[in-house]
Amino acid sequence: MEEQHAIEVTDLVISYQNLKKTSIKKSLLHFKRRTIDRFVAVKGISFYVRQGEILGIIGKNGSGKSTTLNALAGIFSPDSGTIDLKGHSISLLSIGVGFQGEMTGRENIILSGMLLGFSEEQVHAKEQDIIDFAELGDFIDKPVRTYSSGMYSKLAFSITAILETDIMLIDEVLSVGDQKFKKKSYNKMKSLISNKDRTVVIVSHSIDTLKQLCDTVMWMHEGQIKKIGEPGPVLDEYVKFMEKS
Ligand SMILES: Nc1ncnc2c1ncn2[C@@H]1O[C@H](COP(=O)(O)OP(=O)(O)OP(=O)(O)O)[C@@H](O)[C@H]1O
Repeated sequence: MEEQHAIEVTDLVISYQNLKKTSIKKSLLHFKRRTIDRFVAVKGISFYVRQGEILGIIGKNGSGKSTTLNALAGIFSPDSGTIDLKGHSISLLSIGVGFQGEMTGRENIILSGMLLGFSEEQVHAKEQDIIDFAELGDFIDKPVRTYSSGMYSKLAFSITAILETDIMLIDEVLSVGDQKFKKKSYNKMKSLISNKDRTVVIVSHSIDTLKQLCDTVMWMHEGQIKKIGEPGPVLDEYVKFMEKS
């Protein structure tokens, strides 16, 4: 039987635009105030994720992991290349993305759910489960700008975990929250992952998390894929590389 791919990424290039400030004298001389400088963060990568596979992405700071994940989530559009999600629903669990600061946790649940493609009724049906899982007490009716980063990620995790899209993207959030929530979210993660239809991409710096959860690990280095394959060998090589550098 032909293996089903949930995600296919081909020749993906993503760059950021930086505005370079120049001195007034220089700008007068050159008749322009600012020049645009592009920084290429992801340099033509190709990979696929099979249906039900858990792919971990590791790499040193600035190697392009979050940029890749944001592109998969549709937050950044590629300069070139393609991302094919084969019609699957997708959600990104990441700290600092997506919530409206002035709105309450409860209102953000509805908004985020609808942004994920669920109807208002579908989100309402799961609202209480999300609130129960998030354990925020009275804070659920307070504006999220008043939340600590741990509370913020608890809410983000609960929304994504309970609403269950086909593909879950997780950016480094398993390492936040207090010890109790960390354990609970790790276990929830494991049970979500055990559903063989769900495809997961996790960005993490934790060798242990990736070893325990993933089927495949992709090591990114300076915007490219240095190695992709079974977690053990890829992570061992990454650790050796990091110890040397
Ligand atoms: N908004 C931005 N504007 C300009 N450059 C950016 C922006 N965001 C990221 N970059 C640059 O793009 C590169 C890749 O960043 P990215 O956040 O994808 O790396 P990462 O591998 O997730 O790093 P980390 O492990 O530190 O989270 C870095 O060099 C970073 O400085």
